[in-house]
Amino acid sequence: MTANALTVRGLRKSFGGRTVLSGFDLDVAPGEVVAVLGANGSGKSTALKCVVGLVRPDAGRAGVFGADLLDGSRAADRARTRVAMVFQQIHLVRRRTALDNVCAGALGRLPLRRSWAPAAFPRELREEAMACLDRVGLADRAHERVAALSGGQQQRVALARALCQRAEVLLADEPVSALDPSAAENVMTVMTDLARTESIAVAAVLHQPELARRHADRLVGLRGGRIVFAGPSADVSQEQVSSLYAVDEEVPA
Ligand SMILES: Nc1ncnc2c1ncn2[C@@H]1O[C@H](COP(=O)(O)OP(=O)(O)OP(=O)(O)O)[C@@H](O)[C@H]1O
Repeated sequence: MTANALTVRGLRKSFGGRTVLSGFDLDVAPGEVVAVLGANGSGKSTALKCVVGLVRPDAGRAGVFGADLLDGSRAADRARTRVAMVFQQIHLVRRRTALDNVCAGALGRLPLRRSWAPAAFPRELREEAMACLDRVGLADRAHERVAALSGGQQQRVALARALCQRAEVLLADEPVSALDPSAAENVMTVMTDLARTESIAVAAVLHQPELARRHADRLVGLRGGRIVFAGPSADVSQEQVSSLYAVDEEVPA
């Protein structure tokens, strides 16, 4: 049996006394793609943010190949460099080139943190970053500013940056929500291909159940901060997926 790359157990989180996550568990194996589905406000983003320490959970654990991500130790800081995050709002430096942005993915693993001056990036790193851009089909756009690229291309740059980080786990929070259907399909294809070929464990929050079903190995459904189903994509029924988005009927007084 393959060891899980990402293990999450019992994450809980409340904001101002309101529980938004009550016992979130997740296992993702190397090369596996898991889609997290759920209506607005069901706790999906909070779950991913807790895993990387962007939000401090009230309880629960998360680890990469057994290395704790959340215990506040230096080892946890190091372990977090093994996790990359891709967001809907693309977190790239728009005035820098695609290549510089991809190089920046490696900052956490360079012996000395280098400044943002592009000339400071070592030649080997620039070559590696170029290879990463090539992997997402953007080698020919390497020297263009990110601002000049389309949304789908920018998301592929973000994926190349995660590759250059040599991330073993990729958390993607609505990576294709801002894209048109064809660009969304393309980014999902690139992301799942990277997962398989580079053995990266991917957990992606998605708002498009059909896209999730087509690309993900497993689906996890969240409703009101609780997991209501988790299983292989082919085993999750349409009714289960629809139940995530059903509005609770209120009986008029
Ligand atoms: N920093 C915060 N302070 C207070 N409440 C928060 C905070 N972050 C999230 N919440 C609340 O927690 C709940 C879950 O939010 P979360 O963003 O995790 O949901 P989501 O499933 O990702 O939603 P969406 O699909 O709309 O992005 C929401 O009700 C949200 O308002």
